[in-house]
Amino acid sequence: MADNQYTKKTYTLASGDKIPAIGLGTWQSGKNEVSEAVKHALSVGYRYIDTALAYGNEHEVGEGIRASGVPREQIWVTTKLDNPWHKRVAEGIDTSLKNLGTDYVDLYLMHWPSSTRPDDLSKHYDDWNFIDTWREIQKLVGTGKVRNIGVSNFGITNLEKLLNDPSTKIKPAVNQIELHPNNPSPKLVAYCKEKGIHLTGYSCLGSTNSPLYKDETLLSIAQAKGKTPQQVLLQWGIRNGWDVIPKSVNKDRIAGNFDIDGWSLTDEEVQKLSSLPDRFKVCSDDWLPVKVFFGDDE
Ligand SMILES: NC(=O)c1ccc[n+]([C@@H]2O[C@H](COP(=O)([O-])OP(=O)(O)OC[C@H]3O[C@@H](n4cnc5c(N)ncnc54)[C@H](OP(=O)(O)O)[C@@H]3O)[C@@H](O)[C@H]2O)c1
Ligand SMILES: O=C(O)[C@@H](O)[C@H](O)[C@H](O)[C@@H](O)CO
Repeated sequence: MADNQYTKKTYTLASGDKIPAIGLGTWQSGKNEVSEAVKHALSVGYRYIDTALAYGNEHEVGEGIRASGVPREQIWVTTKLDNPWHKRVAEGIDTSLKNLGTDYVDLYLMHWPSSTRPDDLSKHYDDWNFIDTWREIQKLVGTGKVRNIGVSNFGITNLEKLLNDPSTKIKPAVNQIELHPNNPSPKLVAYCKEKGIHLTGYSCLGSTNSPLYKDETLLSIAQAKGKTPQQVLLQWGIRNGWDVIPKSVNKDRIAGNFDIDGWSLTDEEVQKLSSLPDRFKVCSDDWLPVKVFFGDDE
């Protein structure tokens, strides 16, 4: 891989580590296709892969990383603690590291603020919650297994609870949340910025069968820029200050999505996309045993 293919666009976390502005998402990437996708992404310049124990594909993600020939230390790897593992944090990280075939991850996230009982996924523990889980996650710092720790799917209410608890000694470096122009979450974005918590935007293209691709405002901006709607959506996130993790298992789309250098959106274009009237959310909390987003949370 020629060095000049590698985007130098990064965001600096509280630890001083630099997270790349774009990574490859892997939710719903099948075991039979994700290794090739990861290998291809790394060959066209990506240096960041997002996965999770819950995706069931960490092993194949690890295979793709090794097959690429790109040295492990040049790649940012994020993975996540699954909800039914909240009481087993030490085991959770060890399982992910073994799956991935690596001895550390760059970022370890609590996937959802839901301490789900493994014996009954419809129930939440009554003697454990995400504050307890975070207390355990904090213990991983210094073990060499995690470079940074963070959360995902935290709204303002739960972040306030976490940050105000006396057991919280380490602020989450990142909150990974759903962010696209139909779910721009301005309050939560402003809150995280104020607290120095970096954001990762997931479902940044609007996920599977994205309704955004029919949006006239997006289509007209894409046409004016000579870019695809997907490239514009990713640039919108990056211009707003968060990293983006588009998922694809298609080689052309993986390469096309990576086109973030050498062009930008104007303030007016960013603003137009931030003000679309339509709203939709891909990942609600309906399927969890506990509500995680509240009235004025996002
Ligand atoms: N923390 C969380 O709870 C959470 C929740 C959701 C997602 N995530 C992470 O965020 C990543 C991204 O979110 P997501 O997977 O929901 O959705 P996404 O990245 O917004 O969209 C993925 C969908 O868009 C298609 N696609 C990708 N590039 C395209 C292009 N250039 N043109 C047309 N279609 C394109 C993909 O299909 P093909 O593969 O066929 O190209 C796939 O169907 C996930 O993979 C996961 O890593 C995290
Ligand atoms: O990170 C993910 O992709 C998951 O958290 C999914 O969003 C979640 O598991 C969905 O299946 C439920 O909306």
